[in-house]
Amino acid sequence: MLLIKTKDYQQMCERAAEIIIEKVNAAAPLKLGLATGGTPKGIYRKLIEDHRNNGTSYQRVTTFNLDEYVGLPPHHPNSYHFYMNHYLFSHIDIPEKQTHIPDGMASDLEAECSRYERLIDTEGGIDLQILGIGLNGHIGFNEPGTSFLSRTHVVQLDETTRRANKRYFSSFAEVPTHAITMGIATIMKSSEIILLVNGRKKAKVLRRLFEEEVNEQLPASVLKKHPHVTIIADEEALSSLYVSP
Ligand SMILES: N[C@@H]1[C@@H](O)[C@H](O)[C@@H](COP(=O)(O)O)O[C@@H]1O
Repeated sequence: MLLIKTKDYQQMCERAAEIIIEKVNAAAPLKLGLATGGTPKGIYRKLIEDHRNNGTSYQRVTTFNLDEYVGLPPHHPNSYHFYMNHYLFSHIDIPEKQTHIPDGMASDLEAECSRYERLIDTEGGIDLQILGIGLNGHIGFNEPGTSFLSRTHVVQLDETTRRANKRYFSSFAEVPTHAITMGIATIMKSSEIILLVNGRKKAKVLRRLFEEEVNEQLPASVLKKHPHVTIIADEEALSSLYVSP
């Protein structure tokens, strides 16, 4: 794992956006895995800024989101469909048919999971996956204890995750109890992965990631087995670690 240390959140977003933009502008079409949550918002702002100022085009980019809540329709302001349109897709020139997010409203959720997993494979897999990390070490919505062999599946969300995400809802009861998420094996199939970690509240989990052996109780620890992972972390997130000068 390569570690890029940044001064703050802004710099973390700039570095990540630079890497993404370089791949978007490369000769080959790009299949990009995207994340939601608070962490990537600043990156999406940078991508939009660059699209407006430098004309970077997303016509040959296909995106796959990591996850979606079960039971929230796409127009619901807390759905990840809404989030992606609001924070990125509606501001860039990506064709809608090239943006993919699991359908949390599907009547047959198991069939939806298989369809999504197949779609990623049919499209030839993800070239670059962007990841955030949950306070309990989850990636996507793969909570502690999830098998490293898991593919896209329905999960019951941990209470800690529902509490962490409550800030986006008017009450805890409104936070969905289930979600569809790419599995850990799905994420690990990506050719390259960038993990973003910022803020003091993530310091503890980042320290665990560096110190613990690979284990299913810390889902993000699986990334140590991937050949091409870059962690971009800011000073606050790195504050519990000894960082050599
Ligand atoms: N499903 C998402 C994850 O994909 C995200 O990486 C994580 C961290 O969220 P945040 O960036 O808001 O800290 O939790 C959410 O529950």
